[in-house]
Amino acid sequence: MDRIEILGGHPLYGEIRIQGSKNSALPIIAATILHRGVCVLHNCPKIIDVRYMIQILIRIGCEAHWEADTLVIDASGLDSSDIPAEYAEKMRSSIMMLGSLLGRTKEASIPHPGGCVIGKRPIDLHISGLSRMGVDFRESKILEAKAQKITGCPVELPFPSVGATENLILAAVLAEGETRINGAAMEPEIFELCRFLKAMGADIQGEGSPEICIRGVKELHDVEYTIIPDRIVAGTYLCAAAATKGQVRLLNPPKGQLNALLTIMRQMGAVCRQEDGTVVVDATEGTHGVALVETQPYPGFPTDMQSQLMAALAVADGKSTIREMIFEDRFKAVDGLVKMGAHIQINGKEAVIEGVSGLAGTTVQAEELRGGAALVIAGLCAQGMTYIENRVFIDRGYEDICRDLKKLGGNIHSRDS
Ligand SMILES: CC(=O)N[C@H]1[C@@H](OP(=O)(O)OP(=O)(O)OC[C@H]2O[C@@H](n3ccc(=O)[nH]c3=O)[C@H](O)[C@@H]2O)O[C@H](CO)[C@@H](O)[C@@H]1O
Ligand SMILES: C=C(OP(=O)(O)O)C(=O)O
Repeated sequence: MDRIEILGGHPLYGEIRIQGSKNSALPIIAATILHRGVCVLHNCPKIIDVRYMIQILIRIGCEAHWEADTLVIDASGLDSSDIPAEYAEKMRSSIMMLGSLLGRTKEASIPHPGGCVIGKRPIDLHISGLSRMGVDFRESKILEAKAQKITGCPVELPFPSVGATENLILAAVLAEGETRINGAAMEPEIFELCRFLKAMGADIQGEGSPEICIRGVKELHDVEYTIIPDRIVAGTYLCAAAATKGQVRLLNPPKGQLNALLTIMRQMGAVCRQEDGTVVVDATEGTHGVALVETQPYPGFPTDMQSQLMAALAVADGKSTIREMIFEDRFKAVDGLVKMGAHIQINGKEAVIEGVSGLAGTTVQAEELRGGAALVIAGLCAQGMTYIENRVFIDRGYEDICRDLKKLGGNIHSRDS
C-alpha cells in the first residue's frame, strides 16, 4: 500500500517554492480543446489529476506532451466527444470537459465526475445553465449533451458554484451572442481561466466579479500561458508551520489569495509578514485557538483549507470552532486526528476543537485529498512515527508533499509496497 511515514515532533523551518495550482490548471487544460491548435502551459503541476486529464485528452484525439514542467497540448486532431469513465470517475474536473466539448463539437458524453467525496456534489447548476444556452440533456449512468447551436443568454446562478461558472464560461466562448452570468463564483481560478481564454482570443469582461459577460467569438489562436502558484498548497505549508511552531517563507506566494488564511493565522498569534514578494509565517512563539472560522466562497475562508487549519488548531492553546458552510461531509480527517490524540467534537456543520499540548503518532487513513494533507500536518507535530495510508488521495493535488516538507526539515518519506 502507498503510504507516507513521518517521524514528527520537529518545528519546520525554511523557504519553499509552491507548485502550479491544481484547480487552475485543470479547467485550463479542459479549455485547450476549444482551440484547433496548440496551447503551451508553463508551471503545470505534475499531479495525478493533471495526468488523468491528459489521458482524457489523448483518448479524444488530442496530442499532449511534457517539456520539463511545461505541458504542450495540440487539440487540432480532436475526433471524439466521449469521455472515458476510467478517468472521469476518478476526478471532479472531468466535468469541465462538458462545457468545452459543447463549445467545440456541440455534443458531449460524460460519466458522473468523481473527485473528493466530501458531500453530494450535484451538477444541477451546470445542467440548468447550459440548458438555457440551448443544450439538451439525457441523463442515465452517462450524461449525454447535445445542441443544434449554443446561444448566449443571461444565466443566474443561485449559488456561486466554481464548476458551474467554469462550465458556462467554457460553453460561452464560441457560442453565438452574449452570455451574462450573474452570481458567478469569484475564485482566483475563475479569473485565471478567463485570463487564459482572453490570451487565446476570447471576449470576456467582469471576471473576478459576480457578473461575467462573455461574447462569443468565431475562433481562437495559439497561446502560451503560465499557471499560477497553488494557494491551497501554499496554505497547507503555512498551517504546517503553525502546527509545528516553526517558521516558513513562501518564495512565490499566490498574490493576494492568502488573505483569509493569514487573517486567521494572525488571530492565532502567528506573526505573518509580506517581504519582497514573499510571505513569512512565524509561529515560534506558539499559537492559540480562534473563536469561529467559517468556510465561505472566495474571498471568504476556503473550504479546501479547512482540514489543514483544523490540524493546526488541534495543537493550539484553547478552544476553536470551525463551521463548514460549503460541503456537507468535509470533516473526514477528524477520525484520524482524534486517533492521534486531538480533542474534536462534530455537531452538524460545526467542529469544536479543544487544543491539546501534543499528538501521538499512529497509523491513520487518508480518505480524501485535503483531509490527507491535514493528517500529514498532524504527523509532523506528533511524537513518534505516523503512517498515513492511501497516499494516492494526497497525490491528486500535491506534486510531492514529502519532497516539499523535507526541504522544510520534516522527517517524512513516501513508501510504495
Ligand atoms: C476542481 C476544483 O476546482 N474543485 C474545487 C471546486 O469544486 P466544485 O466546482 O465542485 O465546487 P462548487 O463551487 O461547484 O460547489 C460548492 C457547493 O455547491 C454545490 N453545488 C455545486 C454545483 C451544482 O450544480 N449544484 C450544487 O448544489 C456543491 O454541492 C457544494 O455544496 O470548488 C470547490 C469550492 O471552492 C473546491 O472545494 C474544489 O476544490
Ligand atoms: C475538493 C478538492 O478537489 P476536487 O474538487 O477536485 O475533488 C480540492 O482540491 O480540495
